[in-house]
Amino acid sequence: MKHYTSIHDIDNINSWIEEARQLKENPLKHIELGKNKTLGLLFFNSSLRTRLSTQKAALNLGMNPIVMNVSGDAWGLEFEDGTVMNGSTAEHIKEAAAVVSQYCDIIAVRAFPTLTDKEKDESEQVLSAFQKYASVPIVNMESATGHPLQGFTDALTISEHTLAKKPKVVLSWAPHIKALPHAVANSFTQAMQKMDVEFVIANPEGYDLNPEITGDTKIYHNQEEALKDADFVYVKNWSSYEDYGKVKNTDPNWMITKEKLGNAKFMHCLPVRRNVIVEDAVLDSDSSLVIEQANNRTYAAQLVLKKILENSPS
Ligand SMILES: NCCC[C@H](NC(=O)CCC(=O)O)C(=O)O
Ligand SMILES: NC(=O)OP(=O)(O)O
Repeated sequence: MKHYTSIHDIDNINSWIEEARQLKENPLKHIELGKNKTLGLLFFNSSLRTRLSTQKAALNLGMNPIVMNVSGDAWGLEFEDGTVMNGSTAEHIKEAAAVVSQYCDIIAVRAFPTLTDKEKDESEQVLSAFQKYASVPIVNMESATGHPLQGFTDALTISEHTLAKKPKVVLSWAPHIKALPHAVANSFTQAMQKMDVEFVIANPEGYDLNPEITGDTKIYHNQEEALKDADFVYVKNWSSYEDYGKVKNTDPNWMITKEKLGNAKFMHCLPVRRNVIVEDAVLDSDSSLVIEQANNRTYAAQLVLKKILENSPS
């Protein structure tokens, strides 16, 4: 594998899950693989899990991680071609990506969407520019439209908690005060579409995700109906896609409660706002898988880095 930018880079999700489970059993088995290799982590946005678990994954493979908060610490980056750079940006992505490629064997990038410019977000301006101008493999640590390290983690976590039958997995929208990206919901949807699960989505009207991503997946506008007989309830807020980036609904009746969850397991990528997205009683119960999900981020990232290292010239 050259880059990991989308769930579509996973050729066989079941074999990936199996390999990640093996890494989890013996995380230091491949400690020689990344010796003398450098992973650069570039953050345009905040992070706790991705920042630490991806470094941990690199360390487990014997790699040296180096991290930079690009927004704030680096020079303002220009992404448009042919611009007269007499404004706020001091360095073009052409130079920046070429320079960082000399220091790193793999570059991982986090760059959230604008949520105001749909076209720019859908073109994945930042991630695509790194792919275009860097000379080393690129890993997506949450871009404008996808969070494939999270999506694969979630598939791994569901597999670990799946008993014999084909589980029913519900992705439910929940309210939030801010306009949030679609990335987590998109990658979770794409991961579930590759798994042997019954997968449905619940969201209020006006909140359907990009139809090119949801495809044939059934979408309910009635949460109670969608949650019936669920085994896993994956909860996430996202802003409107149709009315791009807008918060049109903050109805607290969409918050997940213990009563709504029933016997299902609760999942969320974190960070989560307690008693807005989900009530305390759920997060503080044995039904919550959120801490296990966060743990699995290390092994998901480790598998991705391992596959890239195995495919790279030494
Ligand atoms: N990486 C996981 C989620 C990141 C981001 N959440 C947030 O921005 C939450 C911020 C807040 O609750 O203020 C998102 O939804 O894509
Ligand atoms: N789930 C996740 O990506 O968390 P961070 O935003 O803290 O990295």
